[in-house]
Amino acid sequence: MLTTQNFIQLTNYKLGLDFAREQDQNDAISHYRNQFHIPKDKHGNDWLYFTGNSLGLQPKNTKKYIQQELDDWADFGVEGHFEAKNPWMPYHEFLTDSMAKIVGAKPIEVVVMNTLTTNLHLLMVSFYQPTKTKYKIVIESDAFPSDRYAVQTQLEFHGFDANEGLIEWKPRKGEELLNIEDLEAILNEQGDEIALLLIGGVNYYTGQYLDIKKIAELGHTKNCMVGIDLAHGAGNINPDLHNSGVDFAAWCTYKYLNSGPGSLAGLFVHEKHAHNTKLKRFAGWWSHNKDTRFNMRQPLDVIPGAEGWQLSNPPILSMAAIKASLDMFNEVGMDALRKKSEQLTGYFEFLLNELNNDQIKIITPSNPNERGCQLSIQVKNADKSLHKKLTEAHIITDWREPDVIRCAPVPLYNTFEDVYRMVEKLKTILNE
Ligand SMILES: Cc1ncc(COP(=O)(O)O)c(C=O)c1O
Ligand SMILES: Nc1ccccc1C(=O)C[C@H](N)C(=O)O
Repeated sequence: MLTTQNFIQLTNYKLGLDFAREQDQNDAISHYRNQFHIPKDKHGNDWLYFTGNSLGLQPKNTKKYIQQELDDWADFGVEGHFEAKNPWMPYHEFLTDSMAKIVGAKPIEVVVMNTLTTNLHLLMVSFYQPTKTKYKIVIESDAFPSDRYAVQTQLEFHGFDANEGLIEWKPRKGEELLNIEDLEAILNEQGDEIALLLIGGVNYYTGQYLDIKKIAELGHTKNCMVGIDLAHGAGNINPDLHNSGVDFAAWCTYKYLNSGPGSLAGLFVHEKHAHNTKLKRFAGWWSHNKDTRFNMRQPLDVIPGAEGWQLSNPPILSMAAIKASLDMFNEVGMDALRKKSEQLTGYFEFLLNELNNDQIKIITPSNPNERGCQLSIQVKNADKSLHKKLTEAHIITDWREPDVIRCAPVPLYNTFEDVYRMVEKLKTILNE
């Protein structure tokens, strides 16, 4: 396998454009790129799109999947709930097996519903049950703002001070990455006061993929609940959620899962909680037993497992886009994606290191087991113009304050040539 170390050993090998093209030719899953709409410049050249970590590209099939539901709505009206080619009543069930496979869960543990931050709140209704003495929440110091606001408002909702109740797991002084021993130290010191850990499995800013199994073990040792935000993990890494033992997780589908802007999110509740009907929750009619849902006037009879966290009948058009994407993931499989991803990002890392330019520094871990496809490139003196120049050249990356360009070569549609061209352009800009 082509890891960074192997690249370095291949000193006699020309690692330029010819090499990149050869890698693309030998890439067993290269044909998937043709199944996506790649944005183009006015000369018809493909953009170099590296922001699948923000909004994944559109599969060409998505339109067909959505059109099917529009046609069935036109043809059947309300009867589409039963008569549509993919009946709407159980539509979410068509997504469950594929989604469960992507995150390494059992089908009873997964459902697609709502949006990410909404799901985090609903999960905290159940899994953040503070007492007067055990109420604090641990997040990463550089958690995505939405997660921070979610836990702060949960604390306040339960009558606690949001600052006092929030514990930040921080990188050590002068470092960017998190160290699991520091989480252990927090738990050793304050574990008796901590009710919940809510951690980004892959950090949005640094791209660091944390050991979520270890986080679950540490949290559970102190009787804390453990939840994971997998926004940057789902479809990117293999989180093996069931075996990790975390209590719950949530993720969006518009990044690596290519399901369209603002599309519905995933939710995971570990099997160990599947039949605990005593868990507090906010319910709606979609939480209720499917066999008696339409009998109306029934007391709530919650569906076991993740489906019991649903509230509403879901938006089918959004689910159709998710189905289009998951059918592709099901076909290609996460193992093939990860294999290419490690090679692609390894090549990217190698080329960036070759630039030997002290204005830039990769802050993402070098170990492929501690990252997904994204590399976060810190730019000295926070010069945003570098990012602007890349964008003007149709090299789409994103800038995250204060000084990082995030760049995610996505194995489903990015090529080794994309990566080569990106680094060549970066070199030119840095030398200007
Ligand atoms: C880690 C993380 N959490 C939360 C969000 C917010 O998600 P949403 O707007 O779908 O609730 C995002 C991305 O937007 C994210 O990357
Ligand atoms: N949904 C969006 C809508 C508009 C702009 C950005 C987003 C993102 O998803 C940002 C992403 N979560 C991030 O990691 O920065």
